[in-house]
Parts: sequence; structure tokens; C-alpha cells
Amino acid sequence: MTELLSAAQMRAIEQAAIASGDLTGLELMERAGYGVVAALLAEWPDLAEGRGAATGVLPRTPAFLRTETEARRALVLCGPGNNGGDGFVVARLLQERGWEVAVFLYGDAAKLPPDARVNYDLWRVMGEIAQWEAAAIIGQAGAKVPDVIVDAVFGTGLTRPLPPEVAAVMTGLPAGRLVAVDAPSGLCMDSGRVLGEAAASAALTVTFHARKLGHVLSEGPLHCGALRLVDIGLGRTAGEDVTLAGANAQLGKGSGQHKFDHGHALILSGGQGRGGAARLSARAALRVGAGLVTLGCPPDAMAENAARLDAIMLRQVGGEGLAQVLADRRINALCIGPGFGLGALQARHVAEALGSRRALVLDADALTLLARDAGLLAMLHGDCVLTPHAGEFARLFPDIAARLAEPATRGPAFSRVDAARAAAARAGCVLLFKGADTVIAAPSGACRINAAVYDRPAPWLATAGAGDVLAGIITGLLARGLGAFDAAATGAWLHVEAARSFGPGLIAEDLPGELPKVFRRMRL
Ligand SMILES: NC(=O)C1=CN([C@@H]2O[C@H](COP(=O)(O)OP(=O)(O)OC[C@H]3O[C@@H](n4cnc5c(N)ncnc54)[C@H](O)[C@@H]3O)[C@@H](O)[C@H]2O)[C@@H](O)CC1
Ligand SMILES: [K+]
Repeated sequence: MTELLSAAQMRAIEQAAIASGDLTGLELMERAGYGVVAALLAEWPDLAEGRGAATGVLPRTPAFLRTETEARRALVLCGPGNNGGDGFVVARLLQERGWEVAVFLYGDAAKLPPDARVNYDLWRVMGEIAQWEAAAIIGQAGAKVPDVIVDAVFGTGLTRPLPPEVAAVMTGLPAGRLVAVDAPSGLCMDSGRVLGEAAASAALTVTFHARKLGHVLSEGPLHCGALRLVDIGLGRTAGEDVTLAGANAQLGKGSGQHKFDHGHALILSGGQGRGGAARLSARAALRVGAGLVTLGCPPDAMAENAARLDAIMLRQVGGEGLAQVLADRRINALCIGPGFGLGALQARHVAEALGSRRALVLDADALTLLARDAGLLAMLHGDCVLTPHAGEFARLFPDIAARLAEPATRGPAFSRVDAARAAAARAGCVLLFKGADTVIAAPSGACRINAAVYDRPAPWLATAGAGDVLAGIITGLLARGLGAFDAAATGAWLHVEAARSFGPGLIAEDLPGELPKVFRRMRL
């Protein structure tokens, strides 16, 4: 599992490592600075060539002597804490490579924390440090265009909006190769939200030991650019509090198994002409490996669905309710919501489904019905999964959504993880909060993030019916016996993998058919 840390967890890991005597804060800072330099040279290999590219004692090549006349230039912006300390290390290492380095400090050198102060002093032996002056910094960046600008102003320690003179720089710098040390200054690393109004927008962010929550949540990815992770030798220390959703190796089927060993999912559909959404869910449930899938629909929709379904079975679910169908105890997972309808009969079916205590995905119209009826909400149980997008979430949990919508002015700012956890605890069931940073939370506080960002974007998932497929995938996984939390997290991961596997041009119908390729790649 890939962990995602809060700022406080990262501090605790660092302090524990230093207290153990295994390494010092200075060593960590040196490795962090070294990691930034290595990462930026790897990102932009042209910077590793020419004058300013240390070649040790090797002779310069004739080509180099002919073409390269100017040194590489870096502008390094340092802040008042240990992030600034990393910046002084970067400045020193780049100058040792032959670069021309200009350093600005925001804050008072006399108040730097001890490790940052040591690196400040080391740099002072090699070069100047100019006091922060927004116009001078922006002027320098514009006139002597640097090859890279290093943002080492604030990292995980930022708890307030950027001071105006820092914000002016972060929003006034020319577009280019801005490298953020650990975090783009201005971003809350617990929530991925901009504190106040301004944050740096980096081309590359280099972080240490583990990704922080802010790198993947909310606006974080927009501000980080590319994200690189550097090992600074802290080893594995954290418990897995929030992790990235990932592949589930348990999804294979044993050769001696029967279809009933893989569960029976029931997908409830709306009336005539409204069955497309439920059919998408049903196909996804079958493709993800449920042994049997039945679509339950009102009498008027039987003919339409019969004409469109083969491997998926069809049952009439009329005014008499669900009880008859659910008498079959082999039906072990339900999906209600896609194209379902919002009438009194549908509300009754939701109540019956909840009352049956079967594993249950509630999506789309079912979420609207829940939001309208506190009695239904009170029936939710631990085997339920709610799959709201932001609008549905706000209808279900208006106070939590309002808190999330408030401007972020103090760190740690209220995050989508906080919101999903609060909602799951209140609902008493698993909640999947959709987004590019889908958050899956359980009432216990367990939390995973399915991040479709950085090298895993899935922009073509923004298409009609994609949510119906996700609901179906999760229902199929519930039928196969996964617990609600695992089914939701694994389902979200598979959904993005399927979208990425298909690529541009994707429509919802393509998603179920793409799952076999994903499974093959997983070597199921
Ligand atoms: N935790 C670790 O293991 C390591 C941390 N390192 C670096 O240390 C950083 C964290 O250092 P710090 O905890 O010192 O935090 P920062 O350097 O991010 O900033 C903290 C300083 O900024 C001040 N501050 C916060 N918000 C402010 C605002 N809006 N206006 C003015 N001042 C403000 C604080 O009072 C404090 O002096 C990390 O991001 C990373 O770059 C690295 O050296 C490697 C190891
Ligand atoms: K920074």
C-alpha cells in the first residue's frame, strides 16, 4: 500500500528517526537537497549538459567547448523554516556543479531553525543572500531568465496564507521551470487546498519519503506539476492511515469454482425507456466477475430489457415490492440508483433493500431519495456503499459540504478526506466521494484515495454513464464477497484502469469490455 501522509505524520517520522540516533536532521536536509537536484536534472536532461554540468575531472568535449559559453542559472527562493534549509542545500549543490546561483531569503536569518541555519552559513561562504523584495525577484527572473527557479519558501510547515510579498512573487514569476521543494508554497499539504488566495504553480515538485495528502487532493496536483518522490533514508515507519487505492491481487477465479461461488448481483432498473443506466451497471457487475447478475425492472420495461440482455438475467420487480426476488438468499449484493426514478414506489424499494441487510450500492437517484428521507438514511448499515459526486454529497451532508466550501485560511484546512470520513461516520457505511481524487472512507476512519492524477489521468471518464458503470463494478465485487470498503476502493481503481486502458474516445459502454484487458495486465 502506498501511504499518503499528513504534515504532522511526516514531522513525527522525522523526529522519531532523529531521536533514534540513526540519522541527523542535517543528513536528512542534505539528502532532500540532493534529491531535488537529481530530480530536476532527470526531469530536464538538457540541464545536465554543458557548462554548469559538473563532469568531475573528465576532460571537456570539443563540442562543449565550441557551443557552451554561458553557465546555467538558478534562482533559489528560501523561506524561514526547514524548507528554506533545503533551498540552501540546493543552491550549494548547483553552484558546485558550476551554475550561477542567486538566492533570496524571506524572513530573518537570525531566526532560522538550527539545520537551516547551518546550511545558510555554508551557502554564505559560497555566495550572496539577498533580502526578499518581490519586485527585485520578479525583475531578476525576467531579465536574466534562470534555467530553473527553486521554490523553497514554505513546505509542510505552512499554516497561514502566503504573506503578500511572497504571494506577489509566486503569482508574478514568469512561466518556466519552477521546482517546488516538497510543496508549492501556498498549498496546504494536508488538504491540497490553497491557503488564502495564492500558491506557486510548479512544473516539478520533489517530495521526500512519502507523498503528502496535499499532493493528491483537491487543487494539489494542479499546483505541483509533475511529482517526484525521493527516498531520504527514513525507512518504513508510519502506520497506514490513508493509502492510495491499488490493484487487488485476490480477484482471480479458482478453476474448480462454480458460478454460485462468485455471488449473485441484483441491479434494479427504472421504467420503460430508462433502463440504459442499470444495464450499464449490470454489464459491469458481470464483467468484474459476479457469478450471476439479474436486472430487476418494472413490468413495462421487461420487453425493452429482454431485447437488450443475454447473459444478464431479467426479473420483474413490480408494485408488490422486492421481497419476492430477495427471497432468493443467493442474491447477495444489490445496486439501486442508476436510472431508477424518484417516486414513492422507488423509495419503498430502497427501504426494502436496506431492510434486507444485503450488501448494497446506493447511487444516483437512490442518493436523492436518501437525502429526502431521514428515515431511509437511518437504515444505512455497514455493508452499504454510497457513491456521491459533489452535488449529491452536498444534498446528503449539507453541513459537511458547507464546511468544505468555506475558504481555506488556516492549515490543516478541512479536506476531502476529512469530509468523506465525517460523512461515512455519520451514515454508518462506506462512502465513496467522487472526483479526480476519489476518496473512499469507512465509519472506522479507514480511508483510501483513488487518484486519477499525475501519470494516471483519466479525463475521458467525464462522460455520461461512467458513474453507473462504477456502481456496477462495486456491486459485482460485493457479490464476489469483498467487504464494502475493499469493494469500493478496488472498484474505483479498476474503473480508472479501464478508462486509461481504453483511452481517448471512451464512452461508458466501453468500460466493462475493457476490464478483461486490465485483468490480463494484473495477471489474474
Ligand atoms: N520532515 C522531514 O523529515 C524533513 C523536512 N524537510 C523540509 O522541512 C520542511 C518543513 O519545515 P518546517 O516545519 O520548518 O516548515 P516550513 O519550512 O514549511 O515553514 C515553517 C516556517 O514558516 C513559518 N510560517 C508558516 N506559515 C507562514 C506564513 N503564512 N507566513 C509566514 N511564516 C509562516 C513558520 O512559523 C515556520 O517558521 C519540509 O517541507 C521539507 O522541505 C527536509 O529538510 C527533509 C526532512
Ligand atoms: K516549497
